[in-house]
Amino acid sequence: MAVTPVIVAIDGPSGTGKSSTSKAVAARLGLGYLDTGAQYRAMTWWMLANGVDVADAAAVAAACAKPSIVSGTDPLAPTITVDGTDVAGPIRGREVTSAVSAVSAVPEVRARITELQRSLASETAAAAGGIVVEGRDIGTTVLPAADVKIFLTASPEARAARRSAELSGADAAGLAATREALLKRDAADSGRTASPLAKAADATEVDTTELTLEQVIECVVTLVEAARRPVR
Ligand SMILES: Nc1ncnc2c1ncn2[C@@H]1O[C@H](COP(=O)(O)OP(=O)(O)O)[C@@H](O)[C@H]1O
Ligand SMILES: Nc1ccn([C@@H]2O[C@H](COP(=O)(O)OP(=O)(O)O)[C@@H](O)[C@H]2O)c(=O)n1
Repeated sequence: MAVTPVIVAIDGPSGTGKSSTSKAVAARLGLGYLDTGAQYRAMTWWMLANGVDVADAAAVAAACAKPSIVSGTDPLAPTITVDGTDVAGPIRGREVTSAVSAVSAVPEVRARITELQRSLASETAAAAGGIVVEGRDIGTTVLPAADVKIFLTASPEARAARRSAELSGADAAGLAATREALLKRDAADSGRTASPLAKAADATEVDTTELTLEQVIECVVTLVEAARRPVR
């Protein structure tokens, strides 16, 4: 018996567990996976690498059609390239992290990346039986007809502790500085006009502060399995 492709949207602020949960759920259920934050980071990396002033929205808008951003949707080995260059490492650096909210607030950037996301989501969902897409505006704007919508939250303290445990070397920062940077990015992402970070009215909110990653994964897998409808 075949099942219809299932589209899963997972949104929320930084450090709530979107990437870890989405990859694990997709791997467990044999679905594709798309990290939309990585696409905004890749766009930002290209702007910085090409000397575009990220504070100049008109310059960012004028340039944003140029880079070719390609995402691999295997949850066990997700990839991201810009004009054929693997940027998976550099897009996680501090420079990109502090510039990404400005670039992603530009409507032309969002229009271009949203189009990429919609076509990749429908191709992958058809080929893999479904896809888990994570970001900030997936349930509200990119895929408003998603079968399952989850909005992850966690206290700023828990999120900062998780993030700062990941950072090392030149990117290492104290807990207080990490918390501050994270709250600043949340405020920018939630306060922008174009498709802000927001919970869709029909999303299920899961507060992960006191949950283990495994508990969050279980919760989402249960919701996805309940939404999958057999085709007769
Ligand atoms: N429920 C959880 N409890 C403890 N640590 C978690 C939990 N969920 C995620 N993490 C850890 O927190 C860090 C950030 O998670 P990530 O999935 O990258 O969040 P996001 O994609 O929302 O920014 C990772 O190191 C991850 O292993
Ligand atoms: N759907 C999305 C996903 C990310 N973003 C932007 O991209 C940035 C990086 O997203 P991310 O998911 O990699 O961030 P982390 O949660 O990993 O810190 C966010 O802070 C937003 O500015 C967005 O605007 N819309």
